[in-house]
Amino acid sequence: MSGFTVSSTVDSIAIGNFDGMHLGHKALFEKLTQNGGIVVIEHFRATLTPHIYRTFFTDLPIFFYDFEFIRQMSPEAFVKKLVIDFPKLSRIVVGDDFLFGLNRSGNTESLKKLFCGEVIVIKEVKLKEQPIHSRFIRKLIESGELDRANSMLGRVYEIWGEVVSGQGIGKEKLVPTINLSTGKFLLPKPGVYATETSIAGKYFASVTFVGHRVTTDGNFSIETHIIDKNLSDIRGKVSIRWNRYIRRNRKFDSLDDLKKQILKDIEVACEKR
Ligand SMILES: Cc1cc2nc3c(=O)[nH]c(=O)nc-3n(C[C@H](O)[C@H](O)[C@H](O)COP(=O)(O)O)c2cc1C
Ligand SMILES: Nc1ncnc2c1ncn2[C@@H]1O[C@H](COP(=O)(O)OP(=O)(O)OP(=O)(O)O)[C@@H](O)[C@H]1O
Repeated sequence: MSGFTVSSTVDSIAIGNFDGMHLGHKALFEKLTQNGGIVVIEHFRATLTPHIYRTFFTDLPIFFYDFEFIRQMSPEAFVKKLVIDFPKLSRIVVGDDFLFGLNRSGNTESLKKLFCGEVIVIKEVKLKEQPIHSRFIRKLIESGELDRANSMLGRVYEIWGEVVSGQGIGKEKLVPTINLSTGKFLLPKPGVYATETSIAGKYFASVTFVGHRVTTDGNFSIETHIIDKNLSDIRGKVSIRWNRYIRRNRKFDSLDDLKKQILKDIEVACEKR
């Protein structure tokens, strides 16, 4: 971003990386004015809400700053930039662990000294004594603890992907599945999950497998079966909401055995919703 005005209307901003747009982040957004905006310091490592997906979880405008550029600025230069980019800026909202500028040398105290307007510092938001942070939510997802991750997110964890072609075995011998390629999104640990799948904006109850298809070709796949619906020729973008872990990935002796298990998974998914 250059030194030109980025927004001539925004008068309050929340600053951070905001991967996940979780309950801690939302506490900051609640302190913004009607003309508020979110400044994302983007380091391109976000995996819960990579890049533009953050916009799906807020109505506020989001402004992206490249971390590589910002990290070279002194705290003074960074605050100066904010004031140039947002000439109406009168309020900045951050969490109490917020650090910024060269070598992370700026903190909430220096921000208060350098910025002429109001600085609101939010106390760390917790859930049952557990601090809420993107890094902890990632760990929970990676270990299949979707219940806790979803509670910290304040929503069900959702990822988006492009439909890709599979082996063609599912439809013929097991159950039909949509195979997905999901790019940067963090995947839950391998196994089977009770999920909801969105196709063209409509959510369907589903059961999703993630992992290596050890029973068939051994390849890694993300496959979702829409329960009680016969949908054909699904293309383009599809999203999955991960409600609950059902079981681990297993190698079955035959496709018949795998099919029996998948039918049980569907029952469990319906019960666990
Ligand atoms: C609910 C569900 C559970 C699954 N569980 C396993 C499993 O435990 N082990 C495994 O190797 N494959 C599992 N799979 C993946 C199947 O092996 C895969 O759907 C099958 O190989 C067909 O692949 P295709 O869609 O590419 O044709 C599961 C698939 C679904 C939909
Ligand atoms: N639990 C929380 N309570 C209050 N403020 C928070 C909380 N988590 C993050 N913030 C604030 O939100 C902004 C964005 O922070 P950041 O993107 O680093 O989130 P994070 O969840 O702490 O991520 P990570 O775990 O990757 O450090 C910062 O101003 C930060 O201080």
